[in-house]
Formats: sequence, structure tokens, C-alpha cells
Amino acid sequence: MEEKMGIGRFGGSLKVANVQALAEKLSLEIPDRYVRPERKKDIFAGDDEIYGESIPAIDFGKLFDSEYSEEEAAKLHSACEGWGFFQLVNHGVPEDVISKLREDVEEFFKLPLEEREKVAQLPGQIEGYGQVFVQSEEQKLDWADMLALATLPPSIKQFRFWPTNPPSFRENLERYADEVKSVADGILKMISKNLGLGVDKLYDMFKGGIQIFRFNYYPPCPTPEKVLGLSSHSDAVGLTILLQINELQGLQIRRNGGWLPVKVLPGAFIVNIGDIIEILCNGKYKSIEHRAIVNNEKARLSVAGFHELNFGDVVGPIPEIVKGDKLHYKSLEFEEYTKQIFSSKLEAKSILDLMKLDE
Ligand SMILES: O=C(O)CCC(=O)C(=O)O
Ligand SMILES: [Fe+2]
Repeated sequence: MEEKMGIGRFGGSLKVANVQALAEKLSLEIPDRYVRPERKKDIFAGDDEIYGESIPAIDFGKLFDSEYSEEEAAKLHSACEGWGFFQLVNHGVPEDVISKLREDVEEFFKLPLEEREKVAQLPGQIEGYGQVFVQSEEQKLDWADMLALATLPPSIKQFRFWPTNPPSFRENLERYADEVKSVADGILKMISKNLGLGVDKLYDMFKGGIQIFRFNYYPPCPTPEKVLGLSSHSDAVGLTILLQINELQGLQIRRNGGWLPVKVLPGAFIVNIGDIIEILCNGKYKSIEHRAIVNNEKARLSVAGFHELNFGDVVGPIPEIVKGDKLHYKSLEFEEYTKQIFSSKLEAKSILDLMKLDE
């Protein structure tokens, strides 16, 4: 029965080859399952140096400083409305909490494969070291391995999937997870206020919610222009807080019909509105499609912290927001909603399309 504990009941994924091991063996030719025809049609929205455009920066400290709060909250509102993505500076997470997690994550992915596979995903599970969203043997694959761990609520933690090497991993992730939850709470409060819901509405809804971390490891690839580190998708969750573990960039967001590379200020988090918030606010804020590309020199690492509702909650537009407006999404029990996600491949907007009432 242990197999179905925690978020295991959301579903599973087919086992795929370890990409890090594959990348170590390769000279030039990559297996066909990693070759992505869609990359030939890439349109770039331009480099932000050329277009003068980059995701907005929001100062977390200012949001809660009475002198600046109003102005910063207005910036946050326009970032949520116009971008769906922003970088968060001055977030208050202590530097040592971040650097310790960074070191442990880098160390874990440097371990020999047998050591990493001690926390391998099990059939029918989405936690552990492996890959998710693989539903058929024909499906194209991402040039990456990942480790997924649920951290909240505490009762759903499955420590069998938590690396014990390096030994400090558990403590350092738990400290980081708590800090990131506080940041998520703060953002949810301000978003809630900005949406006219009162400061506590979204915070209360997500208070007992699920938090999952996804550690992405994108090995270098001899032909990076042919592959995708992470397929184009929008995050099916409430709110994502992403940390780039090393200095390499690779995240791109859908903007003006093309892909815009995201450049991040040192130490900043990248925050994005997920599908659940888009649905809760009846489309006032949009969950934006994004993907990750890889390079041919160095592995890239990132950590996404996903903030979810919980079992028993309903995903659907909040009545105070809809008022007399047209209802744009249906409502679905959170568990049902999440099962749908994990029974599909990672595809742009697939769950939102399922939830949409119009079009
Ligand atoms: O690695 C990145 O920059 C993006 C990660 C991401 O989008 C995700 O894990 O959902
Ligand atoms: Fe994502």
C-alpha cells in the first residue's frame, strides 16, 4: 500500500533512459526520440538586449513596506496581467539557505548513476529520480532527468525518495522549502489583494496546500538545437517559484508569438502564475507557456517549487471574481484535475483547454 501514499495517487509515468548517462556516452548522433521537429519552426521573440524587454522585476521587500507597497503592488498586478512571469528580488530567503541547497543539488547530480538511482521513481509514482509525463513508447522525450519531491503538507512526505547522499540534503531542502512557502504566501496575499479578493483569500486557500519540488538536470547535448530540455508547457499548479541552480540560462517564455529567453538577475527567483490561479481568477491572469533549452557545453540545473491546493479542494473560478461576468472555466475536484495532468504528456496548455468553457 505504501506505493500509493502521498501524491502517488496522482498517477505515474513510463520509465525512460537516464539522459545524463546517455549524454556521457554520446559523441554526436542523438537517438531519434530526442529529436524535436518543432524546433525547426522556432520563432524568437528576440533577445531582451535587442528588444529591450525582459521579465519585470518585483521587489518582495517593498510589497510589504508601507512606504512602497502600493506602487510595488501595482507593478505586481501589471506583471501578472501582462506577463504571467516576473523575477522576484529582495525576497528575503537567507543566502546560506540557497547556497546550501545549491551545493547539495549539484552534489547529488554528480554522484554515480547507481547512487542517484537509490531514489529512483517507482512504477505508478511521480516522486523520485526519473521523468514524468511519459505515457507512450513513441512519445518524444525531453533532454533531462529530474527528481521530484513533495514537501508539504508534512504528512505526504515520502522520505524513501529523498536522497541521503549528500547527508545534508534533507535538512537543507526542508529549510529551503519552508522559506519558499513563506515567499509564496506573501505573493499570494498581494495577488489576492490585487484581484480585489481581500488579502487573505488566496493565502487561505493555499495554506494547507501541497508543495512539490522538481529538480531539473539538463545535461549538455552535442546538438542542442535539435532537442528540448523541457517541452513547452504551462505549469498546471497554482504558483511556481523557480531557482536557477547554476548560472546557465535556458528558460524561454511564449511572448508575442515567439520564444523570449529569460535572463535573471543574480539571486532572483523566477515566479509564474500557474493554470490553477488562471482558473481561480477566471482568466484575469494568464498562465504562460514556457520551455527549457539546453547547451552543448555544460549541464544546467534548476529547482521549481510548485504550490498547489490540496485534496478535497475544488479548482474553479472564485465566485467573488466572476460576479456577473461570463464564466470561462469549469470546476473540477482538485484530485480529479491533477489525475488528468499526470495521465497526459506535457503539452502546452492541455489541462487549461480541458477546463475552458468557451472556444
Ligand atoms: O528549468 C527551467 O528553467 C524551467 C523549469 C520548469 O518550467 C518546470 O520545472 O516546470
Ligand atoms: Fe514550468
